[in-house]
Amino acid sequence: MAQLLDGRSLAKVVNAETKQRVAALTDRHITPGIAVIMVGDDPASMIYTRNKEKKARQLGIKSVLKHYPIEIDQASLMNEIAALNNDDSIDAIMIQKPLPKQLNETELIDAIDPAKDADGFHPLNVGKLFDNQTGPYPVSCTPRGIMRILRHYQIPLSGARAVVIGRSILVGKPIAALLTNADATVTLTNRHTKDLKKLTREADILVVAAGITHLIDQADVKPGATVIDVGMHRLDNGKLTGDVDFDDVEPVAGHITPVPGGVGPMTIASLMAQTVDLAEWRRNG
Ligand SMILES: Nc1nc2c(c(=O)[nH]1)N[C@@H](CN(C=O)c1ccc(C(=O)N[C@@H](CCC(=O)O)C(=O)O)cc1)CN2
Repeated sequence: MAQLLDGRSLAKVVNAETKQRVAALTDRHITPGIAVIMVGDDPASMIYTRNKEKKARQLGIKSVLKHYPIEIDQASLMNEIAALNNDDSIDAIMIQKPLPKQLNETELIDAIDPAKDADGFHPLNVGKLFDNQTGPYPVSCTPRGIMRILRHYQIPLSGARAVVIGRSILVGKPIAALLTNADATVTLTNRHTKDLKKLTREADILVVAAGITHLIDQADVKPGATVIDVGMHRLDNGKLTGDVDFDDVEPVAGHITPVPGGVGPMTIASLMAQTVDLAEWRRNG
């Protein structure tokens, strides 16, 4: 039976730390601020942005939601980003994914001041991560949360064989870089990877961010492995589940994240912590 990697409980610890750091900034008359740009009415994104606003308020972080209709044009968003870059009360800017197809996401992300890059998606920050620079610089919040989980539960990384499924800039690429920087031996896979399940069966650490419900079952997992499930899918019965068939895999894994209550809560906690990081870095000069 696996040990549960409880992201919900750990997120509470991270949020308590963040609240203390906000209080220390408030003593210096500084209120950290985050702006979230959201386009359209994707129901899941609406929930996530609302949860972010609520969490920010609880922690004493100023939160601004810039919500635009789905038909917004590129130029208007570029103007909004320029205004937020110049707004001294805003330390962190993020663009909620997914964006509608008519928008050039790369151009928008490149326009964010790298010092206000809440998601760590700006190429300057991605470059620093892949160069394993000492920092400080922001990194994508889900991978940041995963690394905190691995550290908290003392999962050995140096020399471990890690397999990452999915190569997005949101999860796959940055978690592969972070694990590589921690001296794991990382295989980053994608939908064209041949014999994927042969690779997963050799993994000491398996990170699944494929977006495919129950892609991974017991036969795909090395006994004792650490399994991190980044997927999130709503079943017909209304329940949430992941890319990993939890009930099937849990008896053989060494450690496993649940869905819900694993990686998800750590994403928002990491975003709040990163907002305070950005405020400290920018305002300490
Ligand atoms: N610009 C970004 N866009 C998106 C990101 C991101 O990090 N940056 N991540 C996801 C969405 N996301 C945050 O934005 C997110 C998703 C899920 C959760 C979460 O807490 N999930 C809960 C379940 C929630 C539910 O009941 O519906 C859990 O897993 O326990 C937090 C944040 C895509 N877009």
